[in-house]
Formats: sequence, structure tokens, C-alpha cells
Amino acid sequence: MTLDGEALEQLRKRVRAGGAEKYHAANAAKGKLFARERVALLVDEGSFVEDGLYANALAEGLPADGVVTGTATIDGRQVCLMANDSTVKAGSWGARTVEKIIRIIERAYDTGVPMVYLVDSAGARITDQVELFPGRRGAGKIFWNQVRASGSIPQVCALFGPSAAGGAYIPAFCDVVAMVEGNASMYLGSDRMVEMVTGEKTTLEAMGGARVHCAESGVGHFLCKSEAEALDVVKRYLSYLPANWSQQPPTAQAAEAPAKADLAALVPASERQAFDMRRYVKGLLDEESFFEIQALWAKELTIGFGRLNGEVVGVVGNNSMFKGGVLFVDSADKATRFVQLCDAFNVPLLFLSDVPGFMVGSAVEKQGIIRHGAKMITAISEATVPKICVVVRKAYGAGLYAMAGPGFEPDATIALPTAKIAVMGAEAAVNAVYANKIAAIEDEAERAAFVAARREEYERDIDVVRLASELVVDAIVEPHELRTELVRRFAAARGKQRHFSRRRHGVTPV
Ligand SMILES: CCC(=O)SCCNC(=O)CCNC(=O)[C@H](O)C(C)(C)COP(=O)(O)OP(=O)(O)OC[C@H]1O[C@@H](n2cnc3c(N)ncnc32)[C@H](O)[C@@H]1OP(=O)(O)O
Repeated sequence: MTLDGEALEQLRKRVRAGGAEKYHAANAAKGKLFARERVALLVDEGSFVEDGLYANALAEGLPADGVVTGTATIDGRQVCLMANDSTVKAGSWGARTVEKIIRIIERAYDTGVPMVYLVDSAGARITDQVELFPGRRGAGKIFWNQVRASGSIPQVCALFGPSAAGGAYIPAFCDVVAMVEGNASMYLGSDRMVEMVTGEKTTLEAMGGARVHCAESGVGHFLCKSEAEALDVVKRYLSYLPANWSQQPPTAQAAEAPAKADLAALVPASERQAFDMRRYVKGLLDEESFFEIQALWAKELTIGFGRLNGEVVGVVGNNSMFKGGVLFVDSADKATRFVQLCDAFNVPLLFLSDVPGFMVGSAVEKQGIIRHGAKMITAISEATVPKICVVVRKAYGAGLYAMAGPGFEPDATIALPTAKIAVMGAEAAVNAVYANKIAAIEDEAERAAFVAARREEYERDIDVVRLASELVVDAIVEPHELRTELVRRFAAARGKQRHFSRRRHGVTPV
């Protein structure tokens, strides 16, 4: 078959138009953009170079086999990308779809550039399963490639529609997932399948909608109101990360801290009074630079990227506004993954501690709080990027270890003048040691005086100057001095050569 210029142009036009008009109309009615419009909104104008446009061009109704793949630049930096076209068999994966996705991930890995996934897919194309599912270059190879690329190149997903069954693993293997509320969903079995298998009546939204995953399961990281917002999240995420693990994160112009930030005023003296760690972080970092991740999930722990004097840092802070800042199963997992992410991409870590410890009780023991806490402490131990632990108000029990306390090779442990570091809070400690004696005192006033005296002794024992004199903390710093202290200490830590252990890898408590 010969192809003249006009015929080629006709073919291109037909393929670029995607599936039948009725599918475009159905998507538009849901407020969804066409896959190619998403790509155009994301990348620098004119930078997209497409591969495999003619995949399955000889078949009827399968333009590009339902996926757009290629390279482009975002803010001048090279990326590889894929975008499911849900107007073609609901974005399901045929054999060519799978091959195109595998090839573009391999390209991203080989060239050391980020991989962006714009997902809107029904998962495997059930009618073509033999060609796409079980073989050496079948759908499993997509995941194998994602796992190999994890921590080598940034992988980020924006989810605009369903990601069903096998399709749900593409987001799951990414560093972060932005989900558009109302349209995005992730689930292993559709609502129809769930009812068939378990009898449960549910909906895609109730079972695997954006809010469920961003606020309850933790599989989603950013709940977005619109597709444009999800694409902005992709851009912003990439702006904090290097192209790959062997490079340093991009530096921005050095900037001032927010002019009116009074860190001292943000932290109440009484431990019983909560304060919002997110405000503290925003007051400490460069203006407008804090990019919070998983803001709706496990809120007792605040994580995100930001900049200190233009340099990227990853922040892990306890937020006493939620569950008193106590570490739970989910918050331990949240920290673990973020610490691994920062460590993979050379992002220094700043820990802001105000932690009463890990949660106790039968509910969390049954959930395996011990192994989740051990997992968090493993991640902190293994991280070899610069780490600084600031005790903003308190670090009690294993919470100190989980927040990169002195035993975990931080580049520094810094205490604010009001900081307390102890095996537990004074009230709990006095009760633990003197419970029998307290119970034996009949007179109420005498009992109160005894408890107060023991408390005072305990507080004296953990006084911050005492801790500094014992070299537990490296510095006591006033809140208004903290930012400058951190900028200098991170700069000094940058050149250090580090290697954690002689081995292939550890056996992580999971
Ligand atoms: C690795 C293992 C796997 O991934 S197994 C994959 C299992 N996947 C599923 O069970 C998802 C099945 N599909 C769905 O639930 C829906 O299509 C979802 C994704 C919710 C989209 O719904 P909606 O936008 O209303 O589209 P629709 O159902 O009308 O479908 C449009 C056309 O696409 C087709 N389609 C859909 N999914 C698949 C699929 N997985 N394999 C093959 N074809 C699929 C539908 O048959 C429909 O085609 P047509 O318009 O009737 O010609």
C-alpha cells in the first residue's frame, strides 16, 4: 500500500481524533478532557514527540490503541509520558497499548528522566487477554518496569477516570497520585464484580473514589477539584525533584521566610494545647514553597516538600491538632514512604518533633502498630541524605527515634529552649514509677503534693540545658534563629559521604 501526503494526513487526523464521537460526548458531560488535551495542557508548547501513533491503525475503532505515549518537556525539563484515551474501549489495554506503555517506561528509565502517567483506563482489554495479559511483554511487564524505575526516576500519576483492576497498580507504583474528585477511581474489582463475589452493594465512588483514597486508604496523595489542578500538581511535584537518583534536586532563587512569621508565638507552652504544624512549617520555609503531600490522610503527621533559602527539603512534622500528634499505623506508613522518597532523590530531611510517642492500646496492637513503627524507624535509619531533627516542643518515647533522634545519625539534633526529650511525659512517668506509693497516700492534699514534687524532679531531669550538657542535643536555638541555623547546617551537611550498611538489602518489617 502506498501512502501519499494527503492520505497520511487523513490517517493522522483520524487517529488523533481518538474514539467515536459518542464517547467524547460522554466524557465531556462528565467534565473530562480528551487525552491529547491533557497532554497539551501539561507539557511545554510544541515539545511533545509522539511514539506509536499508528499502533493498531489497521484495526477498526482502536486509534493509537487507546494510549498516547512520547517525550516532552515540562518547564524546560525532559519527561516521558503516557495518557490513556478513554474514548477507545474505555482506555483498556490491548497488546499494542501494553507494548507502548512498556516502551515509554523503559525509555524514561534508560534516559534517566521522570515518567508521567495520565491515567483513565478500564485495565486489561478482556476480549484480547491472550495477546496482552500473560506473556513476557504482557501487562505484568508494565509493573515490573515501574518497580525497577521506582527510586531511580520520579514517577507521578494524575488520575482522571477509572483505573480498574490491573490498571489500579499503575498509580499504586507511582511516587504520588493526584485524583480528580468525582471522576477518578481506583479499585481491583468493579461494583458489579464486588456484588457478584461478596454480595456487597457499593459504587465505584464509595469504594474507590478520589476522596476515599486520599482521605482513608492513603493510596491517593492529592485530592483535586479539576483536571487542570491535577496537572498542576504533576508540574509542582516534578519541580522539587531531580531528573533521576544520581542528580541533585533543582535549586531555586534564595528566598526570605514569610515576613510576619513569629514561630515562638505559634507554639503554646502547655503541652495540652494543640498547634498547627503546617503553619509552623510555612513560617519556617521560603515563602509559598511548602507543598504538602497527603494532606487529608493520617493528619497527625504533616509531610511535604519545601525550600530553605532556595534549596529543597523534605519536611516531616507532628501535628498536635490531630490525635494530639500521636503516631498511628497510617502515620508511620506515611512517614516511611516519604522518607524513602526523599532519600531516593537526594532530598535532605527536616524533622520537626512534637510527638508524644506511638499510640498504645488493643486496637492499634491488633493493627500491628509495632511493625508499622519499626518500618518507620527502619526508613529513618536507612536514609543517608542529610537529616536534621528539631525538637520543637517534645519528643517522647520511641517517637524520638521515629523523628530521627540522636541515635539515628542525624547531622544535628536541635532543641528549642522549651523542648522536652524524655522516655515519656511527666504525668505518665510519675504514674508508672510511683503508682503504688500514690495509692497508699490517703490524704488528698498530701497525695497532690507528692505527685507535684515527683513531677518537678522529673522535669528537672529532662531540662534542655541538662540534655545539651550531656551532648544529647547539639544546639539550643531560639525560634527566630532556627531558619538561619538550618540553612547553615544543611549547607554544611551536603558534602558528607554516606553509606548505611554492608549488605544487599535489609529485611524490612512490613
Ligand atoms: C490485569 C487484569 C485486568 O486489568 S482485568 C480488567 C478488568 N477491567 C474491568 O473489569 C473494567 C470493566 N469496565 C468497566 O467497569 C467500565 O467500562 C468502566 C471502566 C467503569 C468505564 O465505564 P464507561 O465509561 O461507562 O464505559 P463503558 O463501560 O460503556 O465501556 C465503553 C466501551 O469500552 C468497552 N470496555 C470497557 N472496559 C473494557 C475492558 N476491560 N475490556 C474490553 N472492553 C472494555 C465496553 O465494552 C464498551 O464498548 P462498546 O461501547 O459497547 O463497544
